[in-house]
Amino acid sequence: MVTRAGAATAVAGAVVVALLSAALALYGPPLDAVLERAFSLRKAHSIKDMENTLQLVRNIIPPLSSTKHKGQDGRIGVVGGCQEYTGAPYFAAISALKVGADLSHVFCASAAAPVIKAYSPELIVHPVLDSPNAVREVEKWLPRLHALVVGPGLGRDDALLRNVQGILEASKARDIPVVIDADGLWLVAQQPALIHGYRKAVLTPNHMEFSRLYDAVLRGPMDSDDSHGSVLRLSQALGNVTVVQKGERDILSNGQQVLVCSQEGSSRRCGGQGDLLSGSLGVLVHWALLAGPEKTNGSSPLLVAAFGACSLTRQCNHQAFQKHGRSTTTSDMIAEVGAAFSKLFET
Ligand SMILES: NC(=O)C1=CN([C@@H]2O[C@H](COP(=O)(O)OP(=O)(O)OC[C@H]3O[C@@H](n4cnc5c(N)ncnc54)[C@H](OP(=O)(O)O)[C@@H]3O)[C@@H](O)[C@H]2O)[C@@H](O)CC1
Ligand SMILES: Nc1ncnc2c1ncn2[C@@H]1O[C@H](COP(=O)(O)OP(=O)(O)OP(=O)(O)O)[C@@H](O)[C@H]1O
Ligand SMILES: [Mg+2]
Repeated sequence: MVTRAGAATAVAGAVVVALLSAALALYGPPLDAVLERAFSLRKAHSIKDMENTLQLVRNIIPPLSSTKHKGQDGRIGVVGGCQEYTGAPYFAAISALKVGADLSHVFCASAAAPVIKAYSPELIVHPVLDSPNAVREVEKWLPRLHALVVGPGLGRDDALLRNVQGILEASKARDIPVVIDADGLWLVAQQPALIHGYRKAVLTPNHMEFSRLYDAVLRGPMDSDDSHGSVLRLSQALGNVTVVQKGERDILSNGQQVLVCSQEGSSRRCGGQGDLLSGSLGVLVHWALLAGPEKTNGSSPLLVAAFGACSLTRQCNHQAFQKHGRSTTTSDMIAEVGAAFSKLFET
């Protein structure tokens, strides 16, 4: 029951609130401005974090030098490419070269090889992935490769996936860094033990691939309101492999630290952008591990590499979109790799 004294207190309270609001409206900053300021402070903070991490990426980039020989700045292998998908392994492998690797190999199914070769004379293409000796054929090259990118355009044929499983095991045995993307993530979702605890693995799932992996590894749907926590938990559950969840903002974690990349891109979402990211990341992972934790100020070299690849992909998208608008395709983005790299990392 409301007493007379209680009602009087409530009225007095309402009057005070109304007077304060009126005073604030007359003499104080409007609410919009307060919110806007809070938002811009948060934004400025995250821009500062991004700038600090970009500086770490700059630290791992090897200097161009006339004393180096061909191959020293990176020999990267892409495992993928089947009858249906020839663009994805091409995008990944050419991006590795454009970022600065010296040699880029593609290990693909035999039907894809002539097509990929015809896209570019710059790639070394091995039609081995559907051969009964696939693992041995790729193993021959492993001692000469600095990093593997597994999955772009691989498809989901069981025989191919079995061969890729063998290639992953052989790469782990040699301590070769692996970036796992696209259908490589499909394989990992079937057999998480394949990469569990492998500290030189980076997974680059898109929205769909992330929820598939999360479901398989954590045996339950992810909390879509807590993307930081979901990426952190997935990385931890996989034994601290580095996970890059691509999206409107890219969220990266090694199970200990979480980074966010919100470099401005564009609203154009043509297929193949993820392939550009995974190919670039192959090179950056090699450079980061070569540079070591002194150059990354104690941060995980793989996280720094992943942040670099995300920023670069988004910057390529931004630049290509400024020129081509809605007609932007991944080939337009690849044409921007050199300028985007200079803008972000050679300032
Ligand atoms: N030119 C080429 O050769 C290229 C070949 N590629 C190769 O294709 C193969 C399959 O790769 P993938 O990414 O299409 O596979 P998968 O996980 O089945 O996802 C498919 C479905 O997921 C959904 N979806 C996606 N994002 C979402 C989001 N943000 N939010 C919500 N939903 C989202 C969406 O579903 P939909 O909207 O159609 O219902 C989408 O259709 C792989 O080998 C890859 O490398 C590509 O690299 C491109 C260039
Ligand atoms: N909504 C978005 N806004 C801005 N950038 C985005 C958005 N979604 C994805 N990206 C960027 O696009 C790039 C590729 O991410 P995407 O999720 O398209 O990968 P993908 O589906 O694997 O691509 P692909 O077609 O190559 O398989 C990443 O750099 C990511 O940051
Ligand atoms: Mg993809």
